[in-house]
Formats: sequence, C-alpha cells, structure tokens
Amino acid sequence: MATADRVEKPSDKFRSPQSRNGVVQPLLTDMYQINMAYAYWKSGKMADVAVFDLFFRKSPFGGEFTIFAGLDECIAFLQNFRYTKSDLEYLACVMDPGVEKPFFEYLSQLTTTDVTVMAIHEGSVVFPRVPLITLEGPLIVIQLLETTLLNLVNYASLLATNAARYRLAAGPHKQLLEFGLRRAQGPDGGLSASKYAYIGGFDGTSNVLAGKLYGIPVKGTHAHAFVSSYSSIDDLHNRELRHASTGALHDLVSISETYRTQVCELLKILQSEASEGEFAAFCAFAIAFPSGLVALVDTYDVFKSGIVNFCGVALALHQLGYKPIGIRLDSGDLAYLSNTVRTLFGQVAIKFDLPWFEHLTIVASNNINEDTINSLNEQNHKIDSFGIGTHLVTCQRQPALGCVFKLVEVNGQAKIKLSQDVEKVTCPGKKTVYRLYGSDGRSLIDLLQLSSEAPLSVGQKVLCRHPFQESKRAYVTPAKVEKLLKVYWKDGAVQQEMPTLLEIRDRVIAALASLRQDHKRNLNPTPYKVGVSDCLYNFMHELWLQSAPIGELF
Ligand SMILES: Nc1ncnc2c1ncn2[C@@H]1O[C@H](COP(=O)(O)OP(=O)(O)OP(=O)(O)O)[C@@H](O)[C@H]1O
Ligand SMILES: O=P(O)(O)OC[C@H]1O[C@H](OP(=O)(O)OP(=O)(O)O)[C@H](O)[C@@H]1O
Ligand SMILES: O=C(O)c1cccnc1
Ligand SMILES: [Mg+2]
Repeated sequence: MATADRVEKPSDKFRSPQSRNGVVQPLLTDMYQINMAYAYWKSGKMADVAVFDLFFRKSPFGGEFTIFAGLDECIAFLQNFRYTKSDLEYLACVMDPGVEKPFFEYLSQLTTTDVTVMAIHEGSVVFPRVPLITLEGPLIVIQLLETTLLNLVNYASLLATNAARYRLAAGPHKQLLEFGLRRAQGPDGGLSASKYAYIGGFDGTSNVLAGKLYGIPVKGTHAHAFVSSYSSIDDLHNRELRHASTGALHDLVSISETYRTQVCELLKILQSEASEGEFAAFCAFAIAFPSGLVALVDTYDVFKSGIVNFCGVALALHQLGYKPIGIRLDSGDLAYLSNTVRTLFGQVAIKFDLPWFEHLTIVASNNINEDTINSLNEQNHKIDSFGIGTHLVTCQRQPALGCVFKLVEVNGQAKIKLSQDVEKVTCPGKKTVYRLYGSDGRSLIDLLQLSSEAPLSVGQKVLCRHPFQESKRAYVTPAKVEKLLKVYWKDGAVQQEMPTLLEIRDRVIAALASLRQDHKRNLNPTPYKVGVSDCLYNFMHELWLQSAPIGELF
C-alpha cells in the first residue's frame, strides 16, 4: 500500500510562528515591487530562480553588536502569503490600465511554497554584512517579499538591540519596565516596541494589549493625576481594609495616621507639611491593592510629603499582614533622591525592627536613556527598577537600522551590486556563514564562504580575509565551528521549532553573556571581525572587475 498520504509534513511537527499582527499582509509593500513583478512576468521570468540576502551594514547606536529580531513574524508572513480577491481588485485599480488581466490571475496563484528560507536564530548577536536571512526561489515571489521582510526585521532588531543596551547598562539584576506606549510611533510601533523590548531583556511592559497578545508580564503603578485627584481624607469613602490572615476589618487610615506621626518624629519632619491629598491617595491605592503598593512620591515634596505619607501607609499595611512594594520617583536628581530615600528607609527599618523596609523597591522614571543609566551607575544610585518609555521606543540615538535586501544570484549566476562607496558593494553568490570560536569558547570571527566550497571543520586552519582590504587577513584554527544559517522554511512548511518570546529572550541574554566585553563596551567598542574566505574574496573581486568597465580619460 502506498504510504505517501502518511508522510508527516514538517508543519505538523513544529509549533507555528506567532504573528498577531493583522497589518502584515502582501499589500504591506512598496508599489515598485508589484510593478517589477509585472515587468518580470511580461518578460517571461516566471521560472527564474534567485537568491537574496537580507543584512545590515553597521550596528546601531555607535555599538558593535546587533540583536537579530523579527524572524518569527517573517516566517508567519511567508506562511500566510496569499493575495486576496480584494487585494487583486485594488491592484487592478491602481496599476497602469495597460497591465494585462492574466497577471492578476498569476498573482492570485502565488504562494511561497517554492521559496527556501535560511536564517540565523532570532535573538542571536549578529554583525554587519552577515546575511541574517537568505531566500532562494522564484525571483518574482522573493522580490514581492522584500519590503515586508525588511519592515519586519529593521525596527524589531533596532528595538531589541536598544533594549539589550539598556539591559547591559542597568546590569542583570535591575528590573526594567517598558513604559513607552504613549510616546511610540503609532499603535503598531507601540505593540512592536513592547514585544521587542521584552526580547531584548526588559522584564515587563505597561502595555496591556502587548501583555494579552504576547504573554509579556504587565506592570503598572499610578500617575500624578491619581495623587492630585484627592484633596483630603474626606475624599475616601472607604477607609477599611481586611487583615490579610484574620479577615477582620480595620481602619487603614487611622492606623496609617498613627504611623505617619511616628515617622515624622523619627525623620524630624513637620507633619503639617505633608500633603493630606497625597496621603488619601496612597490610602486609596493601598485599600485597592494592599499587596501591590508602589507609591508615586514626587507629586509634592519627596521628603516632606511623599516619603512620610508612604511610610505611614506602608507600616499600616504591614500591621494588617501585607507587604508594600515601594515607591516611584519621576523627577529630580534620581541618584540623590534614591540614595536619600534608601537611607530614610533604613532608619524606619531600624526604628520599627523591620529589616525588609530598608530594601523596599525604588522605581525611577522620567526621560531615562542609556546614558542616564550609565551616569546614575557612576553616582552609585539606589534604584531597583527603571521605567523607560520615550527614548527606548523611539530609539532616540538612531531611529532606523539599515537592513537591506540584495540580489546575489539568478539562475546560478552570481550578481554583484557596485557602489562608489566600497562598503556598499554587495557580496555575490549563495553563501554559507560560519561563526568560528577560539579555545576559550569565545567567538573570534564570522566567516562567509561560497556554498560551493567544502564545509569547514574544527581544527582546520582557514584563511579569513577582510572583504575589501587586501592586507587585512588572518589564519584561524577554530576550536568550534557553528553554521549560523538554518533552514526555517522549505516546501511550504516551517522547518524548525519556533521559539517562544521567553526562549528568544533567554537566547539574547546567553548570547550577550558570551560576547567579549570589548565588543559590548559603551565607548569606542572593538569591532567584531566579519571576514570572507579566500575563495569568496577572489570571486568577489574578479566579478567586481568584470562588472566595472574600464573608463577612458579624454
Ligand atoms: N542623577 C542624575 N544623573 C543624570 N541624569 C539624571 C539624574 N537624575 C535625573 N536625570 C535625568 O535628567 C533629566 C531631568 O529632566 P528634567 O529637568 O526635565 O526633570 P525634572 O525637572 O526633574 O522633572 P519634571 O520636569 O518632570 O518635574 C531626566 O532625563 C532624568 O532622567
Ligand atoms: O519619561 P519616559 O521615559 O517617556 O517614561 C514614561 C513617562 O510617562 C509618564 O509620565 P508623562 O511623561 O506622560 O508625564 P510627566 O512627564 O508629566 O510625568 C511617566 O511618569 C514617565 O515620566
Ligand atoms: O505604570 C507606570 O508607572 C507608568 C506607565 C506608563 C507610563 N508611565 C508610568
Ligand atoms: Mg515625562
């Protein structure tokens, strides 16, 4: 009996990619891709087979590393790639009236079944000129994918890299919260920012929809409006809270007032200077969230009001069997304020014999960027958690990553794109990418070679050359050889287990931990080496000469 119908399809074996973005569809592209598709079709190039590389030329933010992100969405896009009837009707309206009807018939049949995608794992540390994704298959189809794939990778990788830099600056133990939705580039920018900030090493987001769609931990404190909306304790229509274990009702406000008086005496602060409205607001929040109090203490005066009000309510919560979380600072000198607050918490801890009080969480926000964190580190701040919005999601220091999508081969014939700018000359042909490791386990260099070359192996000495500078070359005898490009999509099916966001996030953490410190440092980091094999070097330069006509001087 024939067994063909029992052959297990790869798509049955692996978890599907997790696109949740309805905007990602075949028409999310540049018009010129469709125009080119028509011209290819008119000239009979339907059977042409091409290879394209997607790569960037320079790491962002003045750094020497990039986190590759967005692959999951790319694979989901390929999986769902199909023009709908209404897409084709729309194209027929906007394209030149001379475009022949059978072209739209042809488009209606297009899928990515014949496209093979090789890619580096999402969450890897990657470097300039290395293909992150290579696509092989029908020229027309791959051309039609260009813009969408670039859109899916560029911001994702930029944001994940930005987030990873904030993580490196803050250190592994600080909590990093993404607060950027209100400042993000539109709704979709906001969602993507939350997703890729998490991948890059943030712990949570304030963005509720991102939490729902992607399973990212959602966190939130309260705003100045909440604090200033209360004028006095009379605004509280409920003053009671049940004891966490006995369930008995207690007047939280009175207990908090008693403690606040003691705290004022201890810290030598006039109780009359503390805001009654702020006190009422903290009581209200504590009654609503007795185990989740993070009080925003800078609406009035941090020390004369915010801290004493918070300490009063926090001690009352403790008496009723709960543990407050801490405070948030959103203005002023965050190093000075966090240090002073920590000292005051220490005094309260001693006075009330509650050692944990000294270690309550101090959250800081307010226009924080990577430089601010580095500067705060130098000032020995006492912040436990950073809430970061604007500069993270808008990628203040560099608003775009320049990933490009270049044709490197058609029908087995290598293609090169020349440029006056040597760095922009493309690396022709279908290639294999290796990461070569030294005996200390650290990666030494990424090496591109032609796919037709013999595979590299451990212990085999290999000449690695700079792609453009003839004199720059080195022999490497790798202790470990890693092939970076894996088959992700082939024969219309996903070929790898697609990782969860958490797994991608773990990959980023591990990849950065193993990257040499000098490549990661903030000021003048050492460039990571990306080389080409001797064979690829010679091939590329011969093709370059063949493609560049010799000029004549008159
Ligand atoms: N100790 C510090 N070292 C370096 N930068 C800091 C320090 N403390 C705060 N910052 C940063 O300095 C900037 C202060 O900005 P700004 O002057 O607008 O704040 P502010 O006046 O304190 O707050 P607001 O205007 O919201 O009341 C912020 O970007 C903040 O992150
Ligand atoms: O500063 P970011 O990194 O963007 O972080 C998010 C900011 O958003 C909130 O207030 P908002 O800025 O809306 O008002 P405020 O500056 O008046 O507090 C919050 O208090 C932070 O300051
Ligand atoms: O939860 C917060 O404190 C928060 C959320 C978004 C923006 N700013 C602050
Ligand atoms: Mg602000």
